[in-house]
Amino acid sequence: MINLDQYIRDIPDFPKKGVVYKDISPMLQSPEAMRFAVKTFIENLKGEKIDKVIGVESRGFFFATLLAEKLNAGFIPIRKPGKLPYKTHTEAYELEYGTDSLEIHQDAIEKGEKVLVHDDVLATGGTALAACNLVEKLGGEIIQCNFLVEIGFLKGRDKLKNYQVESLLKY
Ligand SMILES: O=P(O)(O)OC[C@H]1O[C@H](OP(=O)(O)OP(=O)(O)O)[C@H](O)[C@@H]1O
Ligand SMILES: Nc1ncnc2[nH]cnc12
Repeated sequence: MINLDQYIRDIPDFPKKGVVYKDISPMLQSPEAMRFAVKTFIENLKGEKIDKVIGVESRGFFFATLLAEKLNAGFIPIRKPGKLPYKTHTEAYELEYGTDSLEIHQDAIEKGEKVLVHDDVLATGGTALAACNLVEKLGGEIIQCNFLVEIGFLKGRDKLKNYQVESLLKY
């Protein structure tokens, strides 16, 4: 049993004043912490079959690829605009500190495939909801959304009320 809280570093006023940024870099530097996080994510899926794991750019990529390998699933990046080379679908979203949009390759998911949506942090939930909308546009079935860190007071869970949400650490 590892206390993952010790691997999350608070950075006040980043990237702008008033935001306390949850930095997962210490976790990424610890193989033990990463292994424990992956094991816990897998346990939380309770044996559900997963065909595709979504990682949301950029910090969602790290654990999404580890999870995809463990689940014998494909990894699908959801990226910021203009980064994916093939035909895409786009979805706009709001962030705790700005607005942006996200894209997915049009052939990334087949109708009926079972999908796990992963990101490092759940804050307002705008990013994750946009990712879920993209998955559903392609006909994917979202089995769970999982996060390393959930910032409770920003109420991201409310935005994701139609989905099963799991986070390893809640602040
Ligand atoms: O729940 P929300 O309010 O939508 O915020 C959560 C998102 O914000 C961060 O990404 P960011 O856009 O900072 O990009 P990065 O991963 O490339 O650093 C984080 O990695 C999540 O994707
Ligand atoms: N406070 C925060 N820390 C890290 N990532 C974030 N994404 C949105 N809000 C964040």
